[in-house]
Amino acid sequence: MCGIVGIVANSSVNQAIYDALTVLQHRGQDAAGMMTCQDGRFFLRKSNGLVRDVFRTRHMQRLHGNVGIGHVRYPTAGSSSEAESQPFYVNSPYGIALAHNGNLTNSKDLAEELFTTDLRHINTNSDSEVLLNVFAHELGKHSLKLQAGDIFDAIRRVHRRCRGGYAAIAMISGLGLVAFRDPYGIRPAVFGKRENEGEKTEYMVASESVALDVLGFELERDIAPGEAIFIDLEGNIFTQQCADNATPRPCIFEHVYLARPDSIMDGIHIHKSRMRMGVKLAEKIMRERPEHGIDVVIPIPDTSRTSALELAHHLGVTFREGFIKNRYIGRTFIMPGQKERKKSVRQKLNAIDLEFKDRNVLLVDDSIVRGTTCKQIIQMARDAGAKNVYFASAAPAVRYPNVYGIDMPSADELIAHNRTDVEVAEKIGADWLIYQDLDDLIACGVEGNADIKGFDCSVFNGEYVTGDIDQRYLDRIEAERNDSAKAGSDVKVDAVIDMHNDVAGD
Ligand SMILES: O=P(O)(O)OC[C@H]1O[C@H](OP(=O)(O)OP(=O)(O)O)[C@H](O)[C@@H]1O
Ligand SMILES: NC(=O)CC[C@H](N)C(=O)O
Ligand SMILES: [Mg+2]
Repeated sequence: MCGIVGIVANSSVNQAIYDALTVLQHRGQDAAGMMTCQDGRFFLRKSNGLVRDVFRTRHMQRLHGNVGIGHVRYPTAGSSSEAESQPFYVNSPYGIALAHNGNLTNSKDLAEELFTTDLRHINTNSDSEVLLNVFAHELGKHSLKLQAGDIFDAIRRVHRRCRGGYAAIAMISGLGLVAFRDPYGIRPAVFGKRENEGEKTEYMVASESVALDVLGFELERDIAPGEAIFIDLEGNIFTQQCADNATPRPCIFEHVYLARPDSIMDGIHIHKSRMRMGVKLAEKIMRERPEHGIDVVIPIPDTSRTSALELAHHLGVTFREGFIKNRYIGRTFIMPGQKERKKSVRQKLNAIDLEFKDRNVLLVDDSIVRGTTCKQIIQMARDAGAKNVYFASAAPAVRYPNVYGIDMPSADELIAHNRTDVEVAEKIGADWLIYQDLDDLIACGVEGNADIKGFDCSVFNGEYVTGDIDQRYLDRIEAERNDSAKAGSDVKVDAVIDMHNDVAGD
């Protein structure tokens, strides 16, 4: 779950892309990048770090052009080195840059095919570099004067070759922006426009609608699963369904944790979906423990707040903020290593003792993944004097790896893998633990848009919507990407083989 953005405007886009990336920062904290285009020339800045650290004034001044794309990265393939930050670039055909959110599940095979059959070179372990090269190769099959139809034909063939989750925005030198979403629409993408009197319409594509809001663009709609859109430099927009069997199955974990609550995804208000999760969970508590004896409901900031408030309301129990979050520390779950994640929970959250003292507290989180957060938080609640500490998760138990763009490659690292709810409660030190039911979680999404008949719920049920995931694949990514493997291989490489910028890159 990275964040992607692309803009075709009437004036310089560098500041707008910067602003959009800061709004999408919650989707990736590891690296950020931007590429703009002017008079057929590309300008690039990308590096490890948060948006505010990556782009300094001197970089912004060099990012010329009225069209550009941007990326915030949370790595799911390769390493977290600068060399694999995005956008990626290829010089042929035309000059193409690409920003990708998701994860290709057949990138190894594709990389080999690209080398042996398509005669293209991949220089990193990033699946996004693979996706860009597949697109470039397919685009290269067309005539010199590229038309929208040629681009859509190329995307059609990209869909036939690529497997997994991908929402991507490509910038083609001298032509415009192309954005597309995989046939299941696992990863999100929306587009919108900004009308200016007497000027041509400006367009923006982004992972989440909140980025459009903040920049004054009006949300047009989601890019449909399998669909591609092409915006030329004159501000004309072309759209086409490019998948043979598009079936909407967006990732439900976006609703649970990844997305901002003020985003609308596939027509579903994330805020409302999370509110419904709180209501459903309250109903389950009433069914299973009518005499629950809970004195106070306390959310674990930030993401669980929306559902915790509704849960408390429907339970008729006081809601209180008992943990204060240090606003200068980012999201814990998307940090690359377990050591960092563990350390930052304590740095990030601090308890207000008097909200816990001698009370039966129900702590609410949106999800329990590795258990890093809840284990420490429960201990903090006890240290603050709580009588009993109950724990509720607005999502069902996370028991299976994710292969579509969330870095959860290792089943063994998931606290609920091969454990019953009672065993998890014991492991995290809770007096009682309650999880949302999967059917209820799905209902929370469907209620927002009845046209979405199903979601990718693989982390909860082990069913992978693309149908190509077997145990061999899971074993391989587990071996490559579990925490200790990453710690061993994730040497920060700062030698970037990339496009040449006029002035030194940093
Ligand atoms: O079981 P774990 O492995 O700890 O993962 C789950 C926790 O991580 C996330 O919080 P995070 O701190 O990333 O972000 P937030 O502030 O948006 O809640 C999520 O909201 C849970 O609190
Ligand atoms: N989380 C993502 O979307 C990651 C995109 C891509 N797979 C990468 O690792 O850079
Ligand atoms: Mg959290």
